[in-house]
Amino acid sequence: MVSKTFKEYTLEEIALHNKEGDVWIIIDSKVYDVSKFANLHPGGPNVLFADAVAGKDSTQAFFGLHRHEVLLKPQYALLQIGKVQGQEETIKAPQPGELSRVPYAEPTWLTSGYYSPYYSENHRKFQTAVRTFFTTVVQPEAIKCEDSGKRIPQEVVDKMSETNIIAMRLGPGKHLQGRSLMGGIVKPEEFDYFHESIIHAELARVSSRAVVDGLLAGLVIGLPPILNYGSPELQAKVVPDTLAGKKYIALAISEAFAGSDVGGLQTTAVRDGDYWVVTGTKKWITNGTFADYFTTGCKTDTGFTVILIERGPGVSTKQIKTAYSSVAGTAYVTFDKVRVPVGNTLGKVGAGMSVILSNFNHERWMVCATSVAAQRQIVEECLKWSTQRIVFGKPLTSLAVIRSKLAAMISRVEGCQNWFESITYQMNNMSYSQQSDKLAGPIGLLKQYISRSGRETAEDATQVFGGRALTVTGMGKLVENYHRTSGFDAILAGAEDVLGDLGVRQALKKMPRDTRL
Ligand code: HEM
Repeated sequence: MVSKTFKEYTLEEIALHNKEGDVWIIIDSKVYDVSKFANLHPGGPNVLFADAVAGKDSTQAFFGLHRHEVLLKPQYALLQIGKVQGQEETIKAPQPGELSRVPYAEPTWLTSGYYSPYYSENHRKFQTAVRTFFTTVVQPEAIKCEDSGKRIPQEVVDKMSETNIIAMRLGPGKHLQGRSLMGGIVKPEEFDYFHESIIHAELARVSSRAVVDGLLAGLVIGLPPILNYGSPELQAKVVPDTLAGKKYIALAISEAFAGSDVGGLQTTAVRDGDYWVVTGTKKWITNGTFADYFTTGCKTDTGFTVILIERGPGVSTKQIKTAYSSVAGTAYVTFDKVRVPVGNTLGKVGAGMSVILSNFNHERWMVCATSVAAQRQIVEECLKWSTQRIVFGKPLTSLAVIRSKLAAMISRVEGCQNWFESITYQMNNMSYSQQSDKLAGPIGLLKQYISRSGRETAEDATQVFGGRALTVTGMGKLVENYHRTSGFDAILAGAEDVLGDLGVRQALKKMPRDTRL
């Protein structure tokens, strides 16, 4: 792309344009004519006519009030008419795929000059491609969908399918065989949990918890039971279309009656020849509003059974209004005497518990991956804001109380990251049954630790940003979103306290009987 050459003006020339109807301002060496824009300015016209602003360099004032992205929007970029003679821009917009240079904004393995025992050059190459993809393809749409509450456009899902990001979100395994992963950067047999965690982390950087869930989180938890327990016929019908993003799937376990207490579920499936007849309701079903399939927990006469139900006669869904955007498609689902072929049973009748439990560790680990990355992004926001925000003539960072909050935030996210990587390394080296035996407890504790840390960081960040953290647009918009939604990580895939308790109970089971103080 050829960059436009701008006319150069001296500071004296610019200073002449300093009154209503004829106002120029300088921001980072660029000259903007805001004469006509003044009346449209969201912050009002008068602030642009102020003595310290009109015809002057307003860089510091501007960055105290606006995010850099404001100037990058085409409609505002057009206001630039020139540049200041002898000056060059000093504030650079991040390029797609680029790593942040703010300390602690990236994990150590992505920070220049640091080393990691876990990641290879292939992971780094993969990370660049995935970040570029999410920044250029997903993020622009994510911002729109977060606002509108509409589901992610099919074109985005199609592109995710072309790169096989959808399939990779399910982790390493047979389902990757024969697929070109991110244009062939990594071979299916070399794809490991660190590659997968990169996808979750980059997805989290779209900065909307609801979009993270709206982008097929239902598939990540609803499809594994079919991959692991579905008949070959059922797999042939469901797996290719869902991994291609042509059909959508949701996991439908929790109910208003029973939360996720599987023993108390009231959705029943009664045999009628070659069919189950399913009746009941499900609540909090992520992606449920647009799902074509529901991996559903049912009460049958011999216990809990998981059955795949296709949207059709008797199935209805309605949007639940949650604290986050409806882009996640959180639904209340009603099954009214739905006839489902017996061939859609997943696993053995009455053995549904093991079907559901089989994916819990992976699901919780996945929440950990997105949650740490989201937490880290808030650390970056706070470091940037407290450096650029001037109060009483000094940056916020000059206050010890702010630095103390930053110290706590940095330590928390680094603690979370390091524990997460250590568990991911174990996953890479353990068989499925070893993971179930040895990692259920640690993953439960890790998720509890990460979601608690996240909420503490959300609180600290809100204090650092002040009133700006309370508005959905403007400087603190990421902090506002995080503060409003970080609590979701403490609930989804297992409530924080329950998981902490699980971790301890697993440890107690392994306490040696022959040991004493
Ligand atoms: C090219 C120049 C400018 C553009 C395109 C611009 C654009 C905007 C936009 C889009 C907003 C909405 C806030 C957001 O969502 O981020 C805003 C708010 C505001 N702007 Fe500007 N602005 C410009 C220059 C300035 C200058 C030079 C000042 C004063 C020094 C200023 C003062 C404000 C104020 C006080 C607000 C309200 C901030 C708030 O609600 O927290 N703007 N501006």
